[in-house]
Amino acid sequence: MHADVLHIAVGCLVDPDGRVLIARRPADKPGGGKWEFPGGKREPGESIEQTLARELDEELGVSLQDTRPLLRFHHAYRDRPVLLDIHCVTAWTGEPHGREGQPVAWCEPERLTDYDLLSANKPIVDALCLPAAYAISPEPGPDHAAFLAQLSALIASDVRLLRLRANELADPAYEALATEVARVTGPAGVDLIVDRDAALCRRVGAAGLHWPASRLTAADSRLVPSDLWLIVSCHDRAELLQAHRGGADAAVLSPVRSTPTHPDARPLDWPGFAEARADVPLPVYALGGVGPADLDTAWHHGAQGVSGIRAFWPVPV
Ligand SMILES: Nc1nc2c([nH]c(=O)n2[C@@H]2O[C@H](COP(=O)(O)OP(=O)(O)OP(=O)(O)O)[C@@H](O)[C@H]2O)c(=O)[nH]1
Ligand SMILES: [Mg+2]
Repeated sequence: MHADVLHIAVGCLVDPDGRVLIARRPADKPGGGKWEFPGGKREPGESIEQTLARELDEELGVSLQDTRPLLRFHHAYRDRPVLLDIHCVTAWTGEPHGREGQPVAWCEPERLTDYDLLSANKPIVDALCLPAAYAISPEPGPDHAAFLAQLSALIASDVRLLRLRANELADPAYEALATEVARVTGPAGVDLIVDRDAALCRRVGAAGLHWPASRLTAADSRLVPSDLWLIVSCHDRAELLQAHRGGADAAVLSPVRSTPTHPDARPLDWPGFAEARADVPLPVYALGGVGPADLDTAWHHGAQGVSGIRAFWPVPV
């Protein structure tokens, strides 16, 4: 790491209702008056976990019990580059309070954008809003009634984010099915992600779009309204960087392992996954022969969580 880069441990305390703790920076610090997640600079000789524990004690008076990595990326502020090493904190002792006199607030992830946060924090907010599992539907086949019944079972199993993948359907048939799927996912509070375009996404009331990285080739700014998710399929680091430049909110990186549907694709394996996604300021799901049982491994290799068809769909596909 370059000597001038400040390595920062950042902690996102998440309470049992899913709310996150934010704090307001004192007026006399850089970014004074803005909101942030508690944390601070690593001191010589400390591991980043030690920094996190020390900072959260100093700033909030809590003692950490359970943490996991959330995101890690550089950001070039005009006066100083930082490396943000962000962790989710799911268990602690002590009642968090602003020990340095700073106001603190518990906030639902979806409401974080109501606050004036430090400008590097958008990927952190996205990572907090997105769930750990991103389910993808199998090709629906001709029997849409059976498909919708399976979908209901999937939703009962607590999936919160679902992509309707139906490459074989022409646009009108895709839209008709997406409309029916949205009738199931909407009331259940599941975010439906559709392929195709933003207008279709709006018409069916979906939460966002899933595009291949190639669709962003010409773009270096975002083509999709900011209130819709834009999740991008990637296969290597170059595509992840392209997705980031194109304004994606999140990405899916595959294949981690080889799968029956793509037997010829060379798997990344976990070290390859970690290397490809390193320092890309986006939540990135691991896809390809992985499932909920791999979640902890995925987190420790820099993933937002796991994505898949087979691992989630209630009947064998
Ligand atoms: N703690 C924290 N820092 C962040 C966030 N986002 C972000 O860009 N940063 C950057 O990381 C730096 C962290 O420095 P800090 O001022 O909190 O460091 P510290 O607690 O050690 O402060 P100190 O200088 O008073 O000892 C900030 O100045 C800012 O540039 C965030 O959400 N939380
Ligand atoms: Mg601090």
